[in-house]
Amino acid sequence: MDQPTHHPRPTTSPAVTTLADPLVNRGTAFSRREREELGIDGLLPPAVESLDEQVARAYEAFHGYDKPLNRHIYLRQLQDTNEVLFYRLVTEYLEELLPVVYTPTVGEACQKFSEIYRRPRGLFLTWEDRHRFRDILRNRPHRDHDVDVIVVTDGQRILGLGDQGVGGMGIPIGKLSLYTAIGGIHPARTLPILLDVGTDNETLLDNPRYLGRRDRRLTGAEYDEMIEAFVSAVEAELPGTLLQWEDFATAHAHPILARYRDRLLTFNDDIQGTAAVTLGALSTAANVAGTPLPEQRVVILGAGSAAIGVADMIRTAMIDEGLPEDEATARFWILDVDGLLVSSRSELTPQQRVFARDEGEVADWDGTGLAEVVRRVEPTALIGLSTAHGAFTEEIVRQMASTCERPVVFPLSNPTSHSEAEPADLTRWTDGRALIATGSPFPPLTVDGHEVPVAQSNNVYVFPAMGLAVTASRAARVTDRMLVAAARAVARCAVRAADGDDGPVPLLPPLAGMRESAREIALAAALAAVEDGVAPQATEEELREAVARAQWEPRYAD
Ligand SMILES: NC(=O)C1=CN([C@@H]2O[C@H](COP(=O)(O)OP(=O)(O)OC[C@H]3O[C@@H](n4cnc5c(N)ncnc54)[C@H](O)[C@@H]3O)[C@@H](O)[C@H]2O)C=CC1
Ligand SMILES: CC(=O)C(=O)O
Ligand SMILES: [Mg+2]
Repeated sequence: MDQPTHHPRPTTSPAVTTLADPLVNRGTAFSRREREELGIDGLLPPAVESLDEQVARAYEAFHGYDKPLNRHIYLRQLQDTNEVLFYRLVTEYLEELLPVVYTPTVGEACQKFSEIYRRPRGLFLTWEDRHRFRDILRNRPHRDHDVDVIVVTDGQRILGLGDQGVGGMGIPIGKLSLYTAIGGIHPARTLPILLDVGTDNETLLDNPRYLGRRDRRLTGAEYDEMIEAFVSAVEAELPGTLLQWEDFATAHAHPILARYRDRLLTFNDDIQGTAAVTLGALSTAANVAGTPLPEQRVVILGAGSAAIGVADMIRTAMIDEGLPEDEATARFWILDVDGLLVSSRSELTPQQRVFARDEGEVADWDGTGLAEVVRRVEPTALIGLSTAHGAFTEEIVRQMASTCERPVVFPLSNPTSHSEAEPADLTRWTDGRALIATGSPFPPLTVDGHEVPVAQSNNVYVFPAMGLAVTASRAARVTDRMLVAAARAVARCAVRAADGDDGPVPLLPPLAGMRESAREIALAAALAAVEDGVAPQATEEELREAVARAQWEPRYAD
């Protein structure tokens, strides 16, 4: 009779732990001495590389993949293998790699999350575990570190792609990569979290590969209980951590922000981060156009969390610049899928109702669709946060350009497949007069013989800097004034970047200089935190130093 074979449970050698921990592993950069001391000699090929040589090899390997999704998978694997190398590569080639780590490719990575899933990163929390959230937070991979920033989503409105369920995890991972690459938050001190409250996406529910809970979304009191259990666990286990809400459906985004913004250090990136960068870009555009911000007539397509957040902050800035509140409110015309927000519409949320136009204004209009609104209103700025691809049509844009010398046109929906217009078309339809910013990256334009980058008005200009600001200043809350200060700093950085250049003024600072811009933006937000009394007293010089000190650089410690 055959003897049963006995396979003892394998024990993990310290060598394997070293090489498997992406925050410790240096791969081929371990020196011979380190290899001996760590007991890993023989486990690596003999060559010893410098970080620069590793970056060169990784960059070539990245280019060995043609499809953006495969490039994304390669970068994620690199991140899960050696974080210093990953961040060095991303910071060195930020402009080129941003679209792969972030929008648009991160959208596809969320849609295919279950198919491309490799290694664990971040925490997944479900309803069944709601009484154990604190214990699960203790399971985070680097529990000897405090956490500076959490990005959390429930996956319900991922970019303009709708409900991606557990696949939404791609967004917190991508956003936190940029917190580190741009803001300089130490990677061990970031924590992506996915609240799996189910999904209403039939395709996912029918997909045998789907890795999330195969249930419909929680709603009502249960949903609120889940969020409260999560926030309480964060407060208990990780007090003082910045909690960023990301890609929640509008129905949840506003109430969650209202409930928690005065209770802990928290903000909603889609509402507040988007608003700050858009105000920054609009301020620069208003200068270029010679039409001051309070004189802008703003039409916004989309009335979700992003659009209303943007309108609120621009309105605040107009009031700051001297316009009475009612006049500032009257400078906005906001449309959703059913047309212009007008006071007779009973289903408007309180946030939308602020901007509802008087019924009488539209009485003799030919409907309240975008084309008619643009014809009647003669806007100076047209902003898209609607997810409606191609909604800024040639007819609409030409109409706008016929009444406005320098039309500001910002198709901000993500990813690229949902953009309201293509910059090249906008330039052609307006004979190069349009002042353009998009949400996702687009190739540069040629205007008057100059090659001009297309400004990417994306909250990526704001959230990494906000993380740096609160970490450096030890702020306890995120206030509106901190966000407005960030917006103004974004605009200042753009103007400074253009200094001495005789080409068209860029509406936003260059992506390649994002780490430096992040320090300026963080300083402005940190100063506002001190002024608002939500951070300990400090001088500008002290804050500047604290911000510089807080920014982690990807290199191997000696
Ligand atoms: N550039 C950036 O930094 C950011 C861009 N966004 C983008 O903004 C878009 C909207 O985000 P949320 O406001 O959170 O979404 P949401 O789902 O809350 O809002 C979408 C709004 O657009 C309206 N809408 C949908 N289809 C429309 C159509 N065909 N015509 C007119 N209106 C239409 C809806 O009625 C709703 O008011 C997304 O594509 C998102 O990626 C969001 C945050 C940041
Ligand atoms: C950029 C971003 O946060 C969004 O599209 O949702
Ligand atoms: Mg978002």
